[in-house]
Amino acid sequence: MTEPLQRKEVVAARAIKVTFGAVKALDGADLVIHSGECVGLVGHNGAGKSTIVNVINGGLSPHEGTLTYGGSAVHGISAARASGVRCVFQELSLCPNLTVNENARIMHAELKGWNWRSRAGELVRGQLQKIFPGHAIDCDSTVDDLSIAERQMVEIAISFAGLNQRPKLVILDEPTSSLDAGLAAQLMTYIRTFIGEGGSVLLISHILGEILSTSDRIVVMKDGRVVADRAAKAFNTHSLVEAMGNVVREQEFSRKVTERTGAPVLSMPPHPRHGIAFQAYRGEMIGLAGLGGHGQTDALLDLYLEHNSNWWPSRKREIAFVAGDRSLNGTFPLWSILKNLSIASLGQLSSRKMVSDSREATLGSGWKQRIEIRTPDMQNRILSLSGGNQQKVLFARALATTASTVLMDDPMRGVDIGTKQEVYEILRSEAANGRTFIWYSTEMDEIRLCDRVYVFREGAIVAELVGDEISEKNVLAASFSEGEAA
Ligand SMILES: Nc1ncnc2c1ncn2[C@@H]1O[C@H](COP(=O)(O)OP(=O)(O)OP(=O)(O)O)[C@@H](O)[C@H]1O
Repeated sequence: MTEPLQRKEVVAARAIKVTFGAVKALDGADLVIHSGECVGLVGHNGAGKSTIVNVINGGLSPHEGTLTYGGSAVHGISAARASGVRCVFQELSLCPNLTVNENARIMHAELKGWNWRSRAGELVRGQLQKIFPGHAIDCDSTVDDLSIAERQMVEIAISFAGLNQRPKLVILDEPTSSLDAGLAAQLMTYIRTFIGEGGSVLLISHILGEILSTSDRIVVMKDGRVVADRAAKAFNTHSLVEAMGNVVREQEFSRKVTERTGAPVLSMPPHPRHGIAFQAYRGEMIGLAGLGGHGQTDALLDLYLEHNSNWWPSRKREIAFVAGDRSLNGTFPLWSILKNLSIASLGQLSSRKMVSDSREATLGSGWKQRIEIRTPDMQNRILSLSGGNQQKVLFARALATTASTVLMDDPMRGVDIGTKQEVYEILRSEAANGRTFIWYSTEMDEIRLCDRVYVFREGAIVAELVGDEISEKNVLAASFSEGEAA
């Protein structure tokens, strides 16, 4: 890894304070990034990572502190961009009704004049190919028609692309949250190439493995402050988790092989052309694995619709769903945190057709405490929460229901390591009490927690792994056809 000491300062944020009402999002945070280094930024949900990104990106003026780019104090998004700063936001910011090329035009004002569309196409295609070789994204497609992973890939490519000026610093706020392991590895490799060419990257992630393997230096934030700033090689997973203020817990789940008695609670026939059928029994935790976009989300939606197609709402909910695309299918942006949480449980919270405010408040405060939703008031709007805390609310919404089956579409994206550990324990104990979980995850560590795993390829289930057969090697082997793997 490169040694950052004698390199030039690209951006320096010092003693930054930002408050939102009573919340001190940044409370005197310092962050300096040099040329030719990848800085990993970690911290619990709500620690202030996205807020400091917004400050560096010029989108948010700090209430106190100084900010310089290459040693000069300038202000605002245009000035930050002119200084070579680019940002890939956690909540992706492409315009959904425009094509990939048109989005590139918005981000790269230089793409003007005759024939700009084909030049935009060349720029994005070329950059996508550099970062994600072998990708199959059509740059003439409307963004709305792309999967969440493809949108994330496009936004990353547009940010790294340089027409007249190469970016100096690219900020990646949870860039792999929707990418499968293969795409995430391609991105990490490209980051090291970009750093080798003198560029800088600020990498924010809750996946500590990629922070440790890709960063030169790691900065840890806690409650709006920087609490550690050291060379990456000075950390390991254990010390990083501790620096974030979490207790390191060993995951010692004894995976169980559930006796399949009685009828399955959910089932799905095999794909018409190939593959095997899906079945889930009471109390099982079933993982859906394979490369992203190979039919896992569609399978979850089919299962959900099949068991929830009655237009007449019933008091007793049998199946709950944690959406993967939070902003598209998960949150009600104009509603409070509490309403977002309680919406799936109104039947159990009401009597005589009226929702009881006190029962709703009790439900909210219970879950706020149980998975640490960081807010001063559950009546605040959901968008006042950090991304990871919004995700926790969606999780709580499903778990708070009486549904006997919970379908989860990669639900832990953006959730910090401490909360993940809590949630894994909740899932385990709920499964032991008879709840069934069907869990699509892009993280192998989560797939390993399941009792049984179905591997998807090209829309079909191509393998079933049980107990000790659940390993990265077996999942990867099943994810590629024999021809591809050769
Ligand atoms: N627009 C806003 N209005 C009110 N509070 C906000 C707003 N934006 C952020 N906050 C609060 O500021 C704090 C820091 O949020 P921030 O998004 O920076 O956290 P984060 O470290 O990026 O978290 P995550 O890992 O969940 O993305 C949180 O308590 C959040 O609720």
